[in-house]
Amino acid sequence: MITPSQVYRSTRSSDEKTYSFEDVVIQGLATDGGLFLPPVIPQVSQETLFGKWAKLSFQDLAFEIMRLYVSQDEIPDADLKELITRSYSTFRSSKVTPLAKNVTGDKENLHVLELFHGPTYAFKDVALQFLGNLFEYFLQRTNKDLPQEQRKKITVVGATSGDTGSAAIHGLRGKKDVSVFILYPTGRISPLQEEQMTTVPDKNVQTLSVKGTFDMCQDIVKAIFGDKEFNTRHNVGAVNSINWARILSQITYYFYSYFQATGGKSERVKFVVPSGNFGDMLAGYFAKKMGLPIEKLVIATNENDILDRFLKTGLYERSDEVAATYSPAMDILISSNFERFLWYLALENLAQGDALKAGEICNNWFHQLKTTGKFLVDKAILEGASKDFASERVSNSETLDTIKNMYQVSENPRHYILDPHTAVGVCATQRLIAADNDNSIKYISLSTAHPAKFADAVNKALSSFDSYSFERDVLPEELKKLSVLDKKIKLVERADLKLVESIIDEECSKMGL
Ligand SMILES: Cc1ncc(COP(=O)(O)O)c(C=O)c1O
Ligand SMILES: N[C@@H](CCOP(=O)(O)O)C(=O)O
Repeated sequence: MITPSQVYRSTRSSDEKTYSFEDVVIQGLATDGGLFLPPVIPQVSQETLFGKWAKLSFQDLAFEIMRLYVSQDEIPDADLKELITRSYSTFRSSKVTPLAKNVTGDKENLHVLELFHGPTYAFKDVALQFLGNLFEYFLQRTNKDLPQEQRKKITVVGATSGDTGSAAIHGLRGKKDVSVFILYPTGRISPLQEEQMTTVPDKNVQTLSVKGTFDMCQDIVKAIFGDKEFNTRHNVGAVNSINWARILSQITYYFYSYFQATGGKSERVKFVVPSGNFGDMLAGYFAKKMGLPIEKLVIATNENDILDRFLKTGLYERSDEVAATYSPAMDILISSNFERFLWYLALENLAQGDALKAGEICNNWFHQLKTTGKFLVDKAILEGASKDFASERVSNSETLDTIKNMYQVSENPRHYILDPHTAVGVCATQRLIAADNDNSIKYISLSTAHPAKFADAVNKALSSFDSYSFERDVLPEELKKLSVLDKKIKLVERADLKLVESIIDEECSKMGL
């Protein structure tokens, strides 16, 4: 039997059409430009949460959560369990996403959720290890018994501001019938991030260094999905968080860390999430709506603050220019996943639960964004957003000060070193702790990347300490080896759709795909 949370629709659609989980994973983005979502969010009772789920391992919890969104007819239990086990067997921690508890001692209740123990040292691995295996699973099933020339192939095209790219490449390298093209803005990712992506020798992987910004890369990727002819010819697949499976996989760690922080009890918990494209934060929203008693979800932005401005004014407005910050993976002007959240807000606050109407409202907003660069939502929408969310904006200097301060004051462990994105979140968390002044609240601040990936910012913050050495204290052995490997980079002189498409055509034929 298929439940209502196991069928999907587009955020911009006002017709009845629905999609299966496999459709949305393989298709990535809807043809109307909208994002896929389950119009109904499944509910989990408090008895199930605290009687059963609180005791589960990360993998078992992932299974329970995913099962609610993927019908048994599409992926049987045994296969789903195997996919999950294999995806998380590549992590360096047996807990997958361990929680560093009370890092500043027992008074602040500040817990840091370490999401960087996967193959590429970034939170994206949690979703992209799984998504890589999922693509392979669906393709193997489709291609079973088909001769070579009839096999279905996927051309994955993704945009990265640094981390999605390497996590996607490591999730998909060497996979049969899949080619991978990753666009990144030239000079705007860290040297180590570039090495992680470009030193992968597998034939099915190609990185494209594009003269432009991350938003330009993201726009090209979305335009490729909208190019019917190219898309049909290549079966374009998405690895960015526009792909619903990305969000789905990230829901698990909200539940898991909540239970770790509270000892499996229902307590007051606030999550703080360094945000750019809003994929990570959206997974927290699903956890909350499913019934996890989260008191508040707090968006932490850097100086590229479209989300913070929206939460304070109701105006969703693209800035003219992207600021280059110490947290470059969050240097994003338009947070693509915010559209999914806005759809639920429209459903609840303006459309009286009518999914078709919510699609129409959402479509109008995003049409306005495209034509005028902004849209303003009704008061009801802003009030709806503020029930679940708050936001904080963190400056560049505050980011470095937070890395420095945490190095000095941390107790568990001593000299805890934050990456700059995590520091944006921790700075926001410390503001909340001071403002709330209430030790019955527990704070879980998401750590989205390992500090080794951002040597410049970390060294700027810490090099004045005699006790500190980047090579010794931060850089893992396996990442030290990357700098001597050959790099495979294709430069793209202009952020231009047709130019990128022609390069993909050419490279695909070289790959024999
Ligand atoms: C290290 C790091 N932190 C935070 C973010 C922001 O996450 P999201 O785009 O899901 O909001 C990103 C990029 O997505 C990232 O790479
Ligand atoms: N910060 C991201 C940007 C892409 O975001 P995604 O979550 O939509 O893939 C990155 O590091 O690439």
